[in-house]
Amino acid sequence: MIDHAHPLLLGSSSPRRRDILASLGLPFRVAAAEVSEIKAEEERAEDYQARIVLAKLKAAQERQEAADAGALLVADTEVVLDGRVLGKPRDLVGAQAMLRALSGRDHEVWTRFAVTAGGSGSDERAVHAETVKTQVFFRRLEDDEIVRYAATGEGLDKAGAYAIQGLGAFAVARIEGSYTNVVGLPACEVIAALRRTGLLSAFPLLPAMDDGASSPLPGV
Ligand SMILES: Cc1cn([C@H]2C[C@H](O)[C@@H](COP(=O)(O)OP(=O)(O)OP(=O)(O)O)O2)c(=O)[nH]c1=O
Repeated sequence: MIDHAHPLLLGSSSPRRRDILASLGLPFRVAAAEVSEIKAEEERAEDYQARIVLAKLKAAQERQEAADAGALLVADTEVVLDGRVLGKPRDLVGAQAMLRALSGRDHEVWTRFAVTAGGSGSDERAVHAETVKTQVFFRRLEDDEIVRYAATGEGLDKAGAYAIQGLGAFAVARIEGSYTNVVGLPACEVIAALRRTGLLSAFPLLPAMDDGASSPLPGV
């Protein structure tokens, strides 16, 4: 269970995931869980993402920091257009091509995440994994906007070649579903999953309560 002595271990190198988790006030540590993200030609989008998330979880479980972690969390975000995973662009030309494909249409952003208990031997523990989908509507982009935005490099390390949380917001007319899911970690669903699985006994965590001292809240 997560507490200040047993922080959550976020197996990710994504600064976006770190920021979202930090905003939730949970004690956590970060350890990159490097896996090769190559989709086989015939692999279905769901199968690919499930495979990647399990691989990230396994990599996190192998980290030394997992031993005293209260829980492990990993995630993977994909932009899916007409059932096809776009991935991250290879270069500026690839980024432009993705943005042209997304222009004037809607697509889905899928973030799949997995949580499990920490501690040694954690690879035998139950794993909760789920996929959250957000629909994102792009306005029609002018070609010079596509070329100039791609050239900023903002989208180069991001699924679909854009960042809704950055300059890329200029392209997003509206979304249906979770915003944090598009950025890389669905805050609401992650907290709900940690609560349901018993990995998080209370939320928000308050330092005094969590350390076993009396509650700082009157009447609680
Ligand atoms: C669509 C979109 C994606 N993204 C990011 C979230 C993810 O960091 C990235 C998708 O790549 P991921 O492979 O999910 O994550 P990552 O490689 O950055 O980190 P790690 O695998 O170590 O956890 O795209 C945004 O930041 N904003 C957006 O609007």
